[in-house]
Amino acid sequence: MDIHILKSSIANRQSSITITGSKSESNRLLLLQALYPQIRIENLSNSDDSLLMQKALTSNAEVIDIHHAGTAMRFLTAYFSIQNNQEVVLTGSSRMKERPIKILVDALRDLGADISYLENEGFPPLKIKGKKLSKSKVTLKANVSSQYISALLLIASRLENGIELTLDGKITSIPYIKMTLSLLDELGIKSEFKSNKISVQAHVSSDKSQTLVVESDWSSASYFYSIVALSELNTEITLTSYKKDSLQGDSVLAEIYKEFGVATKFKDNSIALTKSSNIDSQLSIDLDLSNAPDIAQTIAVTAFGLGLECYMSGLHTLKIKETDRLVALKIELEKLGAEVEITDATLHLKPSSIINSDVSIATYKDHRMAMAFAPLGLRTSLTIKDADVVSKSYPDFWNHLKSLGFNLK
Ligand SMILES: O=C(O)C1=C[C@@H](OP(=O)(O)O)[C@@H](O)[C@H](O)C1
Ligand SMILES: C=C(OP(=O)(O)O)C(=O)O
Repeated sequence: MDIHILKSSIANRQSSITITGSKSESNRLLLLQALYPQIRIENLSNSDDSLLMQKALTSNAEVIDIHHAGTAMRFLTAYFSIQNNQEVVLTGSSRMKERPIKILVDALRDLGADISYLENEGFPPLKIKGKKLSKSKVTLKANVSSQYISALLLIASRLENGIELTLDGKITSIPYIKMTLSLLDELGIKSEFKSNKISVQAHVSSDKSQTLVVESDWSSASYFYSIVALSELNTEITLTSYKKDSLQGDSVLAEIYKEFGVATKFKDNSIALTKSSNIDSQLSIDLDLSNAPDIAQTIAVTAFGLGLECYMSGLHTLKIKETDRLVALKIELEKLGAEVEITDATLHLKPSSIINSDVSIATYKDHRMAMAFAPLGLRTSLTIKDADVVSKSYPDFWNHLKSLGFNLK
């Protein structure tokens, strides 16, 4: 399904949108609930990835296909490694079979796990024979994906002696590791994170039921930051349910989008985003996004829509996500008239005042390509190819855009 966006404007200058729970928090809590069944979860994400995670954790199937869900692939690899007497094949989409998992598999094998590769060494699909893991100390590379580290931390409290990780290299996507440890803490599972060492203690659960409420998804909120940034002065969109002390690193959006003239007000359980000032076209944005890689596409497109120069670093993880996001951004932004230079970890968008119209944006099976480019519909008419990809993280996306007044065909 392609969606044509006719040049639109926000119909109501004061709109409200409810976004469901964070995909990252939901996928962690679902795994923890499988280990500690007394946990109750509220405001779960309705994303495909979280539904797949939920299904996989309750499945008796011999082959589990998690499609494009990277966190699910990594977290479930750790989970099934400790499911005594259960044997599963964990597989995914063709892209999933290109997303590396060796660092995690090696770490689990060092702890005693029985995992083998069914196709290419270092990549899914995996055959996992669950067993009791007796070791607790392991060293792994930390500069490729934090998901490997979170996967180990999530099962750690169910190992006999907990876990002691030594992290090698510059740690990437740190807020996601801290999110994992914070959720463990909410369940009473003790951990320590000091320089390049993380330890988690073994934990015996009580039977007392405990309810955890997932904060709504900040990565999904990024598209509304972009929409407000590209809107007329005083446009306001309220998003529910968010809080100031977020576990999600992408909440840095509130700071970053000040540069694009967007003010964030926290009130009760929501945030009001307001276009509070116009931007000087000479402005140049310079950001290190190693702590918030998922909002890089949104920011690049906002900067382009406003004609600004934008330099982003810390993007090394983008190459192994749903697609090579650096290459995809360069190709699609250049179709619209941008000039973009990329390296393996940076993107430089030159300032430009033209936006080509009626361009067809390819999405590369990447939800964030579709959602990042959609706000440009406030500046020009464009087509988003295969627009249903958004369901990976945000199935309500297009309906929410319609409710704002976007003219979608
Ligand atoms: O742990 C998580 O929930 C995630 C960690 C990040 O991955 P990397 O650590 O691979 O950057 C992020 O990009 C992904 O969308 C979700
Ligand atoms: C990278 C992402 O997800 P995952 O790695 O879980 O597929 C994402 O949602 O942008």
